[in-house]
Amino acid sequence: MHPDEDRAIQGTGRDADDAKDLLGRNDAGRRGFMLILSSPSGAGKTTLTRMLLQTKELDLTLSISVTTRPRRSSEVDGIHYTFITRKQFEALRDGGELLEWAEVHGNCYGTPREPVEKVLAQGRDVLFDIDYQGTQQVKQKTAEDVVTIFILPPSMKELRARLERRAEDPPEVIAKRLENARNEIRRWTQYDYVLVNRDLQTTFSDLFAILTAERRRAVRLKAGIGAFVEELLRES
Ligand SMILES: Nc1ncnc2c1ncn2[C@@H]1O[C@H](COP(=O)(O)OP(=O)(O)OP(=O)(O)O)[C@@H](O)[C@H]1O
Ligand SMILES: Nc1nc2c(ncn2[C@@H]2O[C@H](COP(=O)(O)O)[C@@H](O)[C@H]2O)c(=O)[nH]1
Repeated sequence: MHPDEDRAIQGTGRDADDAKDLLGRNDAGRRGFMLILSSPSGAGKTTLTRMLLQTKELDLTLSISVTTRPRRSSEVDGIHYTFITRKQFEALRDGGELLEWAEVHGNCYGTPREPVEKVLAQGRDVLFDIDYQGTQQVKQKTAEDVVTIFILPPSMKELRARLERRAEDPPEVIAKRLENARNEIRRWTQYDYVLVNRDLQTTFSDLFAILTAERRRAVRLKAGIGAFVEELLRES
C-alpha cells in the first residue's frame, strides 16, 4: 500500500468547512459509505488508491490495515500499514477489534474497526484496499453502505510485468502472487463494478465517475435532502 500520507485514516485533521467539496458532501448531509478496491496483486489498486487520495475534493479517507507481512523498503509503519506480529494480530482479531480479516499470500491482514466507524459517523467515505475475502465479510455486515470495485489487469503477461517492474518483492513472492491471481480473478462477479486497468488515467476517471454517482444515490441522501425537498415544496 502506498497511500498519500495526509489522507490516511489516522490524523486527517480536516475541519468541517474543508470537507464541503464539489460533490456537496456535507451540504447533502448524507451517510458515509465504504468504497472497497480489490484486485490481484500488481493490477494497480495501490496506485489508483493514491490517485484518489490525492484528489482533495473527493475527501476520501483511507483505512490503514494491520498486517503480519514484512515491511517493504518503500513502506512506513503506520502510514502504509501498521506492521504487527502474528501474536498481536491474533489478540486484535480475538478481541473483536477487526472489522474483517483474512490470510492473503501467507500473511494476515485486517481492518481495525474503530477508526472506520468514526469516519463513517462523520458522514464521510472510507476507502479500503482489501482482498475478496475481506470484501465478503464487510458486505455481510453492512451491504447497503458498501460499494465494491474489482480491478483487472489487461493481461496476465502485463500483470507479471507490473510486479517485476515494481521490484518490491523477491521472485518467489511474485511467483506466489501470480499463482493466486487466477483464483482472485474468478471472484469478479462478486463485485458491483469491474474495471480493466489498461490506462491509468482512464481507470481513474471511471473510479471518479462511480464515486460521484454513488454519492448521489437517494438512499444515501435521505437525511440531508429531505429538508431541502421540504424547502422546495414550500416555495410558491
Ligand atoms: N495502468 C497501468 N499501466 C502501467 N503500469 C501500471 C498501471 N497501473 C499500475 N501500474 C504499475 O504496476 C505496478 C503495480 O501496481 P500497484 O502496486 O498499484 O498494484 P497493487 O494492485 O496495489 O498490488 P499489491 O496488491 O501487490 O499491493 C506499479 O509499479 C504501478 O506503477
Ligand atoms: N482482507 C484484507 N485484505 C487486505 C487488507 N490489507 C491488504 N489486503 C490485501 O492483501 C493483498 C496483499 O497486499 P500487499 O500490500 O501485501 O501487496 C492485497 O490483495 C490487498 O488488497 C486487509 O486489511 N484485509
